[in-house]
Amino acid sequence: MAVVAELSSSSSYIKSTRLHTSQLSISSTHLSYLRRQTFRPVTRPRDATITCSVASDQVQAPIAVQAAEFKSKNDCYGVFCLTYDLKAEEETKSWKKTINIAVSGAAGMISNHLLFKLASGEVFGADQPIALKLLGSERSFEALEGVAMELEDSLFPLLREVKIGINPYEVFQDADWALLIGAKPRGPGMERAGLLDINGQIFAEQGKALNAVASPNVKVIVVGNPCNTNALICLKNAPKIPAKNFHALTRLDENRAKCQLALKAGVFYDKVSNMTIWGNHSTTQVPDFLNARINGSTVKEVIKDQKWLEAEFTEKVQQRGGLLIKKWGRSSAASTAVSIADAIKSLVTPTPEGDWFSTGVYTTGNPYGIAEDLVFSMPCRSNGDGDYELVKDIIFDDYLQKRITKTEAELLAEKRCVAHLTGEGVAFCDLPEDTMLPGEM
Ligand SMILES: NC(=O)C1=CN([C@@H]2O[C@H](COP(=O)(O)OP(=O)(O)OC[C@H]3O[C@@H](n4cnc5c(N)ncnc54)[C@H](OP(=O)(O)O)[C@@H]3O)[C@@H](O)[C@H]2O)C=CC1
Ligand SMILES: O=C([O-])CC(=O)C(=O)O
Repeated sequence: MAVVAELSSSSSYIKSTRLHTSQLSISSTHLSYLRRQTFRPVTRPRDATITCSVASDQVQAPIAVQAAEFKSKNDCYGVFCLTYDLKAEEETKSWKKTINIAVSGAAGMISNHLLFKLASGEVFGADQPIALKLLGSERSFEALEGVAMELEDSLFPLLREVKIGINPYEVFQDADWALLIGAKPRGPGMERAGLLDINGQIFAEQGKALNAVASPNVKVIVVGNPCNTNALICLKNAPKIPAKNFHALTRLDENRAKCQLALKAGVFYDKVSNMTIWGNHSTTQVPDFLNARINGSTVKEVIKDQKWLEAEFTEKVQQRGGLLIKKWGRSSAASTAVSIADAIKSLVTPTPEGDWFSTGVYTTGNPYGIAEDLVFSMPCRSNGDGDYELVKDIIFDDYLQKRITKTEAELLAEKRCVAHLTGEGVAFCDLPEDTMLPGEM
């Protein structure tokens, strides 16, 4: 089942008294959403498609009247049936073409923060209208409807459409961005190998769905843990999409590292730059204080306590998620949503001169000697077109190299553990014992 709530014109545009050509196609799945509303149900044969077309001169009356007329004339319901021509209004004339953003785990905690940031325009810009395609499951479907209602009630002008569904092949249709957040949390007594397998299957399926129906240049950000290996599984199951387009979210780790350095140096965190997180989003991740800068100086010039950097700082960043769960009783949701927004903004706006950002990307052809065919967090720059380049002028010392080798070994072990999901044969799980998600302590 998939349902569509076409909220496109429900908010600010409901005030408009002028409606321009609306041409839309409503499948039986749209109708099932409409039946969930308080509107009169429509009886249609299964899989029926209704096409409604309204000429602009037919709809000069106030919208409430139009909706009623529309319904009676076309067997179609209210604002969910209306689309608007963005070029028709002065305010929206200069807007870009609407982009489709698919979000999985959309009824979860991270999404509950993220969706409203996306819809507000703060991520893609004030002239970028968006359509949100929200993926849930049978268990979360009611909650997903609640999310759609809250989005509707928020009157975001840039939010042109909200679609909710439980079938990735429908929800990911024409997605320009796919933010894959939904994943099963690791429960008590569950082996990491078990988590890799259960979540890996989710990401294998979603990779296949993206491959089949998303925009060929869709950008994919995997958040659900273990996010690096889930991203690898996803890209292996989506051979039509460039592997370069897949990211595992390590921006939260970067933000956490910047915060800790700022605190120690006694500066505001905007003074910390060039922060790289290397490797896995796990407790083996490597926050790189060798290449990072504070106020333009090397970290070592500002913080002379090498012991603190190697032990305390590194551990603080690696275990920040776990400490937060201990305090808050649940894993980071708001700051994760902020970091997803940051990760997207880093790809759609040019990176400031001399700086870079971290993201988990496919390691093919990397200049750092890291094993190929992994999703590994590395330093990147973007010119703002959604793509990125790896940063070349990075220095390494023994400490950094040793730590990178450890996180690399962990990712190689995770990869062997999911070989059955990447098409590389029989899985063999020999995960290092101390391997943990940042949220586990
Ligand atoms: N990379 C990073 O920096 C971070 C990653 N995370 C990860 O993000 C993910 C989502 O976190 P959060 O939003 O807080 O979690 P929630 O528990 O609030 O939501 C997770 C969603 O995942 C979905 N899900 C998919 N499969 C299952 C399953 N088998 N069992 C249960 N739920 C499932 C559920 O949605 P539905 O029923 O609709 O499928 C649920 O709504 C987690 O994997 C978490 O570890 C968290 C913080 C930071
Ligand atoms: O382990 C988790 O779910 C939380 C997590 O990734 C983090 O806080 O970095």
